[in-house]
Formats: sequence, structure tokens, C-alpha cells
Amino acid sequence: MAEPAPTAAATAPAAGAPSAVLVEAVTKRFTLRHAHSIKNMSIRALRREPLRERFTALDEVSLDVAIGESVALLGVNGSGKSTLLKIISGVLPPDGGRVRVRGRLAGLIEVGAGLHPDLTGRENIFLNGAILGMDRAETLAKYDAIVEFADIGRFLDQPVRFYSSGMFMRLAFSIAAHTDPDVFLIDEVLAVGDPLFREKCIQRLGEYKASGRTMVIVAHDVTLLRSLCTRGVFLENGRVLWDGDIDTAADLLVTKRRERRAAARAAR
Ligand SMILES: Nc1ncnc2c1ncn2[C@@H]1O[C@H](COP(=O)(O)OP(=O)(O)OP(=O)(O)O)[C@@H](O)[C@H]1O
Repeated sequence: MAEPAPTAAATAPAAGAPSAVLVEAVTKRFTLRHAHSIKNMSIRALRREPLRERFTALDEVSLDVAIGESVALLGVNGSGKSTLLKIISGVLPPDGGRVRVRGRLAGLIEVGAGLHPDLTGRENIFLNGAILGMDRAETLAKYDAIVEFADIGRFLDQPVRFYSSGMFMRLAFSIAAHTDPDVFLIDEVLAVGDPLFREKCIQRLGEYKASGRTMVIVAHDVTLLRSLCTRGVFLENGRVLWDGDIDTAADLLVTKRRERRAAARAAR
């Protein structure tokens, strides 16, 4: 497949549409440590190899998501999708550039994000609700709906460290979804859990979209992304390779995965 022209072809928000998420030239670097033992360190030092190196996970990434838009972030493993979501959510600070978010933000960016393992499901609803911006009265008003949606039954009064990964995710998703965020950031959470709950989540996200909320979603499931998003941003090595229609972004993902597999086979 011919590679699409980079971001120039972007279907960025229509001129004048207010931004819900504005990412401006964001750069993020991590330090990679190569030596984790004294022996290893000595060997590398003798060979005059560096013990650590700076690695650029995001390289001047810019993104303008309009209010009411649903945007998918795609890319092969390690391309920077989760790092970008973490920076948008404020969990990670960028090393360069800046991010602005308008309205209430809820992020499901790590499995069990925001849930405290030693607290019960019930306690976590109040704690996590508060972290996501709900006061006690709002959490109380939504409590029954959160519990019903999460469907964790008698486990509600158990510490969440005893939950299965599916139950963990159901509770985290339910709390976040009931905060009524203006901007919802979702990273791969729908890969966890049973198919029925997944359907329920997808339906909920569809309702979100229909009500004009903003979503930025990372998932490896292209069918899911196509059903929720019309715009796809494809990242490669921490750069935006494509920002435009979801179909082109999804085709790029298929092509890049194929290329990766072929390169891995050739290297064997
Ligand atoms: N805390 C960290 N320290 C060092 N390197 C990191 C850290 N977090 C991420 N990285 C590296 O940054 C790069 C981008 O990671 P990121 O998790 O954002 O990719 P991704 O596109 O979400 O990948 P995946 O699809 O596998 O989840 C990867 O090479 C990863 O190893």
C-alpha cells in the first residue's frame, strides 16, 4: 500500500471548532538503563558502552481534538500511544510542548487505573469518584447506577485486590463512565473482561459519542475503533504518521503489522 502523506492530509477539527484536547509539539523522553547488575555494569564500562541512554518516546506530537470528536490512536507496539494518553491525562509530564484539556476529564489508561487494591469496591467508588472530580453528593446519587453497571455483586465489600482482572475493569470503567466526563480517555481497557460487559461498554461509549462528548481511544481492535471513531491518528516511533480518516489509519496498522512480522521472520 502506498504510504499516505504525513499529517498534511489531516482532518483536523473544522476551522473555528473549539478544541477539547489540544496537544502542541509534545515531546517525551525516557531513560533506558542497560545495566541492572554490578557485573553487567562493569562489562559495559570495560567495553566503553553507555550504561544508560535517552530514548524519545514522543517527538513533537501535535493533535487538536474538537469538542464532540472521537479519535482513535493507532500504531504498532511501542509507538507511543499510551505515553500520549498519559500525558493528555496529566499522569505523565511532557519534556517539551504543552497540553490543554477543556472540561472534566476521565481516563481509563491502565488496567485498574485509579483503584486502590487494599480498599473495597464500595470504598473505591467514593475514592475514585473524588479523584475523577465528583463530590460526595454526586457519588451518592450515582452510586446505585455504578454498582449496577459494574455488576460485581457480593464482591462489593471485598478489597479489590481479590477481584479478577475483568471485575477490576468493570468497576473502573463503571466509575469513570458515571462521572459524565467531557473528555474520556480510554486505553485498551476493553480488551479485558467478558464479551457481554465489553458489549455494554461499547454501547455506553456509543451513547457518549451520540451525546456530543469527546473521546480519545487506544485499542488494538480495529473493528472496535472503526465503529466508534471516524478519525484515526497513526503513531510511528513517537511521531504522527497519519492524522485523518480512520480507514486509512486502520489500513496503515494492518500494513505495518505485516511488515513487522515479515522483518521478524527474516531476522530468524
Ligand atoms: N516509564 C518508561 N520508561 C522507559 N521507557 C518507557 C516508559 N514508558 C514507555 N516507555 C517506552 O516508550 C515507548 C512507547 O511506549 P508506549 O507504551 O507509549 O507505546 P504503545 O504504542 O502504547 O505500545 P503498546 O501498543 O505496546 O501498548 C516504548 O518503547 C516503551 O518501551
